[in-house]
Amino acid sequence: MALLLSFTGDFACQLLDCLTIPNTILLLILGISTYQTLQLLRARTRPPLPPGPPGEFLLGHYRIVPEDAAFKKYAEWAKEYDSDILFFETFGTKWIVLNSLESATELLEKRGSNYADRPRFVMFEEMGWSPTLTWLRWGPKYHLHRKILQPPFSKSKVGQYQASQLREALICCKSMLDDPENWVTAVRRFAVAIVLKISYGLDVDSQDSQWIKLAEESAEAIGKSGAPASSIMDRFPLTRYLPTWLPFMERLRYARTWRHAIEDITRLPFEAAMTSPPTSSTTQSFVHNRMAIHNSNLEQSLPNDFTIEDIKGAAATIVIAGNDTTSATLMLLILYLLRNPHSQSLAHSEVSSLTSSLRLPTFPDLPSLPHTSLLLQETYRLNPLSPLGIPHASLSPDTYHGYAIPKGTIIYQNVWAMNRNPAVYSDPDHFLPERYLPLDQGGRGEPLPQGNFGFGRRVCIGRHLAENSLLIVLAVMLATIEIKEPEDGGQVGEEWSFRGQAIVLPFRASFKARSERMRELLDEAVRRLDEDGGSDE
Ligand code: HEM
Repeated sequence: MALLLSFTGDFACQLLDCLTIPNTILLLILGISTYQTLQLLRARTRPPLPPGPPGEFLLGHYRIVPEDAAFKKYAEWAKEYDSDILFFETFGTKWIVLNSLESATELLEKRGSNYADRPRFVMFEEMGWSPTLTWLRWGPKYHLHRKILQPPFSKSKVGQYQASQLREALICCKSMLDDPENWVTAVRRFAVAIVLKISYGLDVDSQDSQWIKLAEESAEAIGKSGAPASSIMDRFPLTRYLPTWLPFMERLRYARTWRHAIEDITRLPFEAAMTSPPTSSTTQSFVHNRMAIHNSNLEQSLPNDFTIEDIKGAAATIVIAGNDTTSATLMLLILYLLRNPHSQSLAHSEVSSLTSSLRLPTFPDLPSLPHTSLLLQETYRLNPLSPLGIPHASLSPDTYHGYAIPKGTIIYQNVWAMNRNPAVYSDPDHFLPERYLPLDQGGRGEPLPQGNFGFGRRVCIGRHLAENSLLIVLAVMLATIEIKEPEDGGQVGEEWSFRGQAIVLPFRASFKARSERMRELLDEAVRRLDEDGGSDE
């Protein structure tokens, strides 16, 4: 055995010695061209693939699809090829892009069981993720994570987090008025505090909290890592072993540079939760709950399918998937309020007439605030945070409108194009929250946007939680703060990032209390929170 091992070891070493860069490239070219010839032969016997721009020899579409704002290019191609489904291929990895709500609904919802898989996210593996529902392939592990993570965030259960959401909304608005220069930190704190409490029972006690910094770093790591599953490593996994200094390995360099951010947010809050003294709210947190089950199984010598690594990964998922998405949407909302004073004043009148400007809005008020809710819907429509969704993958071959969709094809959903379809939305590039109102109420009767939270079996588990967080903070903000262009007459200076997520970068704005009375109400409400000692009960 030892002899055999040493022989195979020697052989492997000799093989590696032969793998100089020119030899490796030659081998790669040979492999790819053999693969392409086989594909051509097979293509003759099956329905045609969906249309799309021609690929390049060997590289396929690798250099054809832009890394920045690919969703815009895909929308252009959909028009050019007159098809709502487009096909691409690079190094044997196939992907289609669905550019219409009809195709996404048909494939991902109606035939959802065939499209519930995810591709392998090789770049994210390089970033050091623990088992994470968002990236898990279809299979027993996925089912276990979804079964454990979905119920606490169902529509009927998210009410349990309202006290914490209202509390953070009040703190956020007060911080924006106290320290308008640092309004972005107030927004980040709001989003982080909610999910950190749910996941680990931990509090964010100040704007300088280490948890905000940690969340910012992980958001930075993910937000600019490019569309998921689109790097050269995802298309051609062997390239992850190439040296990082090669010019085209920029995404591998990025993954390694940011690995610490993903590892830290998975490890540090977990350790803090395990070492901090238990209180009524920590014992109800996700990790405390799961650890209690885990330890009780251990004591009774029962098996633990959900390992500690799984608990860490799932807890980090709640924080990572739930904080940046919420804060990025809130930043967008603020930008649109600032740019659309008419919509802001309409929604403000609605809130202040409901509360008679005598109190601050609370959760039971939300159903009576249609304009507030439409502001959020219009923000979703104009800027889906994941313009191409998080890709699904097909489990078996399928056909759609006569086109073949091979097994294992990666499916992107161009939600950006769906939400700006001029056949559905008039003036699709304009912010018009009233467009959704019925005609007899002065609206245009247009449908609410769909797809911002994904489709089918993989739809976002946190959508109800996110919606509640955003609506309550928006209602309190409308009641207490007037958002305007910077007072010094300078530019808002808004910049966007379309690398992966579509997000607006921090911009300048002025935040002024609506009135002395509203300011007092807000200060008083936050003071009472402090007196109650942060209890959620
Ligand atoms: C405005 C806020 C949010 C947006 C826009 C958003 C968007 C999305 C999208 C587009 C997906 C992919 C769905 C698919 O593949 O079809 C997703 C998945 C997911 N989201 Fe969210 N999300 C938000 C908030 C949250 C929150 C607050 C949580 C945490 C509780 C969360 C947890 C997840 C998880 C765990 C998945 C993976 C589901 C799976 O793969 O089965 N999200 N989200």
